Amino acid sequence: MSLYGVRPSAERTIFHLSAMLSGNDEKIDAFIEWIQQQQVSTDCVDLKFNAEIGGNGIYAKKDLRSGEVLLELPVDVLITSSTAMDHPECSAMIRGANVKLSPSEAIALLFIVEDKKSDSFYAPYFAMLPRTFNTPLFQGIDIELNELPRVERATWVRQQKEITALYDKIPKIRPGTTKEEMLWAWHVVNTRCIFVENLGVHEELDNSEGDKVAVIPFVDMLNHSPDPSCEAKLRKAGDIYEVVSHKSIAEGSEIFVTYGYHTNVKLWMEYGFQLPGNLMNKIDISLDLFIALVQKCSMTLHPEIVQILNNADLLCTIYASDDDLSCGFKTSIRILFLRMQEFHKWNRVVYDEEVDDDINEKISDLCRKMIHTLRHHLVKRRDDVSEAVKFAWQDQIDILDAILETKEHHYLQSNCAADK
Ligand SMILES: C[S@@+](CC[C@H](N)C(=O)[O-])C[C@H]1O[C@@H](n2cnc3c(N)ncnc32)[C@H](O)[C@@H]1O
Repeated sequence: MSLYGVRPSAERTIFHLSAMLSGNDEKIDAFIEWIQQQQVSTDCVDLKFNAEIGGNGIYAKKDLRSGEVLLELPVDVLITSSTAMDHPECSAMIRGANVKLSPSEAIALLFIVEDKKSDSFYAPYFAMLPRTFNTPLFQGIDIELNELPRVERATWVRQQKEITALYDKIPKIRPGTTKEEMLWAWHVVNTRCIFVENLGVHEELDNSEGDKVAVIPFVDMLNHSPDPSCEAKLRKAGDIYEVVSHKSIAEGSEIFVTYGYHTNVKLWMEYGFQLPGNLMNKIDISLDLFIALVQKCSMTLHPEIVQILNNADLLCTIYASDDDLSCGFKTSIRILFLRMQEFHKWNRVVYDEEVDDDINEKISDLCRKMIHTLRHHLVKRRDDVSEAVKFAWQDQIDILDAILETKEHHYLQSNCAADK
């Protein structure tokens, strides 16, 4: 695990776990009874506390085969914007207001309104929902945008935009709603929603970004793995939402779904956790960064080479799952060694022609120099940013170290000792 992970302290973890565990079994029993009343069979699955994750998860009740239907939920169990529009109180607020909510804001409003009622139809489900989240937004961590890797910034910008809009709109619709209630509801929707196609459209809502968000009780208790064992989807006829295994699952083991192929920074911002050794971590190398690295390695670039790099538009992203630089990265480096007479037929030279030994040697030499230059740059970024986001840069350094370790263990030892 990275030295720079944002793990909670031992005391906080124990406090958090005991708070989570108090009455958890009774809450699970009440929830299972409630979900069964909604015509959902629990023959294949159990709901249990996962101490490692610090929350609940879904487990196999028996050995399950690949392709088996684990859960079937009638569509009216889904909490969507239609649920909010069919809810007399929410619907009256939404229709009577002069601001338009987005579908996910309407769902958040429903959670705020129903959470207050002890006799809510949803009470057994709401009792299962977390009250706190480990996301930077919930924890009030003030992230400077330029301290995040470039590709991760959009998530933070989107979240700021969404929460600001919610803080602005909800009190106009439901005066007296506190920021804490809105922050909680936004997190419930954001950490638990699933994208479902073809949900109904409501004129009273702002559908400019579509309406595809649903919170699905029970399905939303599946934890994330990049190597999931099931898939959740709406059945073709549109009447049933189902969870189907796509590998065999042994009795007693946890069933995982994937929330997407996310880096740790994205998982942290969206869901409040990170995966040790996450193979989805990546270093995104834009053309500007690629060129800056080449120049730092004392190579002058002919303007036409820059143009060719632009035209080739190759993806130079390096993933934690790679044990070498990507094909796009290596091809971009090959372009740097084109001779002037080859410029007009660069495509053929780069993709079809054999590379002679001399150029091959130059390419690997430059690759090695660029990795080390990039590593120095990432170490500097890591050391310059605030504590909360250091892990983002360390994750990237770890990717390069893994490549260097497989490729040239000795070179790494002599050159990188100073950065440790
Ligand atoms: C959709 S809910 C899953 C059910 C949740 N564990 C619960 O108790 O309700 C998503 C939340 O579960 C937790 N979670 C999911 N997968 C995780 C994982 N692999 N490691 C740690 N926490 C995870 C995170 O807190 C996340 O925000």
